Amino acid sequence: MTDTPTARLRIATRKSELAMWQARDVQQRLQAAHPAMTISLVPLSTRGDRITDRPLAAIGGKGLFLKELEQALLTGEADIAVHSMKDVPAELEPEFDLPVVLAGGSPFDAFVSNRFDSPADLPAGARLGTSSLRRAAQLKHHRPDLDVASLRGNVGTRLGKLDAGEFDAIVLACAGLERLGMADRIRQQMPPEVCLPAIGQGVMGIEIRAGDLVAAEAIAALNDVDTHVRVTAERAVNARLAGSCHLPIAAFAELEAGQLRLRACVGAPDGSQLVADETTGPTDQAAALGTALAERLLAAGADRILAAL
Ligand SMILES: NCc1[nH]cc(CCC(=O)O)c1CC(=O)O
Repeated sequence: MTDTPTARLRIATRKSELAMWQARDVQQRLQAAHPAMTISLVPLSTRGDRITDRPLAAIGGKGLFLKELEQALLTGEADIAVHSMKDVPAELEPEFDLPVVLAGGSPFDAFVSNRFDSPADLPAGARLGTSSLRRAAQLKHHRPDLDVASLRGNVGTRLGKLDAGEFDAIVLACAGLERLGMADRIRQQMPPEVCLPAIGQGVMGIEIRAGDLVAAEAIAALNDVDTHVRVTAERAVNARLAGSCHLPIAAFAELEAGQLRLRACVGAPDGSQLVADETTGPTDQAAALGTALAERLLAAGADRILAAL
């Protein structure tokens, strides 16, 4: 590994336990690549962290978990920002660039319960906690009888509410539970046919100031090319549909025998409608495949589902 002339690098991160784990992971990987560099964390709280009593979709606005971190990049308080790609809107402001995504954790959603093994195992009328419109739309579509209720807060808070008996089951990202050492809470890693993952789920990304070549060079070695291709395809779906991360939109890309397989769906949060489709094509067409799949979803009724929200 080569070293860069940068003497120090400051990493902006959210303060949640999961965000701190992710930022420390990036810090360690960068430190291994640049042993002489002084690398520190700048923990910040975002609007999305401060408002925990309302569903994310009701708070509205893009980049709820990003803005304060981006502000720190602009003021020079930090040099890079580490994000969950799931929380990054499809379009960044022109002041920023996101050149690096890391090889991901699990992209799948976790069914978590103290009494039941899977969604199929839940009795009629069971209370399922999730604040994600995407998860609600898909689970309600398969199981209209479920009582899907809002659940906010960080991973620990959500598990606490399950354990206190507020829900029969909850849905979380497998990646978050695995990173926090709580993989034993996963009762089922839900297959994409049951709950198609969020765009960028399980993937960490690194944002910098546009044109900051020093930061770009310092982080370049952490980029994973296959993950970049997959995330590019998934994010192109979002960009064509709406560009927001708090809508009932799912997209999941996989590399199969050198080809890119991309699945996506849009659903009404009450489960009454679900439009799903998939496509396969060459990896160098990732963005075009995503855009084309989104066009097909729109033509099949996703436009009306999204307009009705
Ligand atoms: N919405 C919060 C959020 N953002 C990223 C993750 C999980 C980690 C990841 O997707 O990389 C989570 C928690 C969850 O959905 O359970």
